[in-house]
Parts: sequence; structure tokens; C-alpha cells
Amino acid sequence: MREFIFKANKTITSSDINLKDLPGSCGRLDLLCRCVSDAFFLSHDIRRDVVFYAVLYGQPNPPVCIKFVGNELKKVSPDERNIAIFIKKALKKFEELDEEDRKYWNLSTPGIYVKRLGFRDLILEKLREGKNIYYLHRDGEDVENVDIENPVFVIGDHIGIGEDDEKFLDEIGAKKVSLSPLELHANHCITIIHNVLDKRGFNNTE
Ligand SMILES: C[S@@+](CC[C@H](N)C(=O)[O-])C[C@H]1O[C@@H](n2cnc3c(N)ncnc32)[C@H](O)[C@@H]1O
Repeated sequence: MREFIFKANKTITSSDINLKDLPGSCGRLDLLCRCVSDAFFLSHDIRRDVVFYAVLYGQPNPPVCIKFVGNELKKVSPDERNIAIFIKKALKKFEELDEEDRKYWNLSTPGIYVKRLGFRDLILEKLREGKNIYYLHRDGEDVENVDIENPVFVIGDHIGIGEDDEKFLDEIGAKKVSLSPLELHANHCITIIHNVLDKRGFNNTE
């Protein structure tokens, strides 16, 4: 499995999404959609061995976690607008739930689930599942020298993940991994990680 956690610091947490303004009023929802696209889509195929989590911290009702499961996704296509429509549906589903039901994963559309879950609690869940946490950061260890097993890759948005969550990752022993000496876009990091793992022959049984 290849798992990703994307922290979306400003992305809207209501279904009041203006599909004509993903970057502005929706709090960089364009970036989240590009990350989902790059996490799952191959040319004429989909990566079934990927799970992608987006933790949304924008207004009005943070945090909201949306989970995308590759081997269950249906009808999602790679373009940003299409993905934004599925995120809007997930947020609508979330709005319809009471706070008790929000504690559990709720299916929105095939392969897309929504839950009240913050960044740190999600990381702690992954540790309990026996996953290794790799924090993607320009100043980490060169990926070429890092063994990757049972991975969850943590990626920030245009703001990063913030000092407090960086400290938290440090404390829980996350491995800081660099993909380039340059500062990259989050979605490009996903593409590079896939490429590194593809070349290593990393497959969905690992
Ligand atoms: C646009 S960058 C964030 C820039 C932000 N100003 C900061 O200082 O963190 C988005 C995310 O991509 C990842 N990233 C960017 N460049 C990287 C690199 N060279 N190696 C590994 N990850 C990188 C990091 O997770 C980062 O939070």
C-alpha cells in the first residue's frame, strides 16, 4: 500500500464550494484536487494500491478528514473540477451527520469516506496500524538513501504543515525525506514518490 496524508490548512470545510473559484474562496482546493489526481491517476488506469487522506482545516467546521481508497473509486476522473465535485459531495455528507456519527468513517461516494479526524489523531492511528511515517520535506534525507517500508507519506500544502505539527512528527519519530534540493509543489512530490517506488518495484503487497 502507498498511503498519503495531505494537510490542507485553509481548505473549506463546508459544501458551499464555488467550482469556479477553487484556489480562492475554497482555500486552495485546486491544490488538494491536483494531489488526489496525481495520487491515483495513470494514463488510462488508476493506482488501486493507494489510500489518500486529506485533513481539512479551513472554515467553517474543521477538522474534516476525507479518505480516498484507490481500489474502490468509481467515476472519479483526473481533472480538478471533477475531483472537486466529489469533495463537495463528501462535505455535504459530513454536514448531514450528527457529531456522534462523524466519529466514524462515513461513505460518501464509492471509495470516498468522511470523518471528524485531526491530523495528529490520524498519524497516531497509522502508527497503531504499524505504518512508518515519512514526512516529505526539502531538508530531509535524500530519498535515494532511504529504505521505504509500509509507508505513509505526509505532505504539506502551500503553507507547509506548521511548526507545531513538525515538532509532533519529530517526537513520534517520523523520518524526514527529501525529494529535491528545490521547494516543490505538493502534487509533484506525490508523482516523484510514485516514480521512486515504481522504479524500486514496490508493489501493493508491501
Ligand atoms: C509548496 S511546499 C510548502 C512550502 C511551505 N512554504 C513550507 O515552508 O513548508 C508543499 C509541501 O511539499 C513538500 N515538499 C516540497 N518540496 C519538497 C522537497 N524538495 N522534498 C520533499 N518534500 C517537499 C513538503 O511536504 C511541503 O510541505
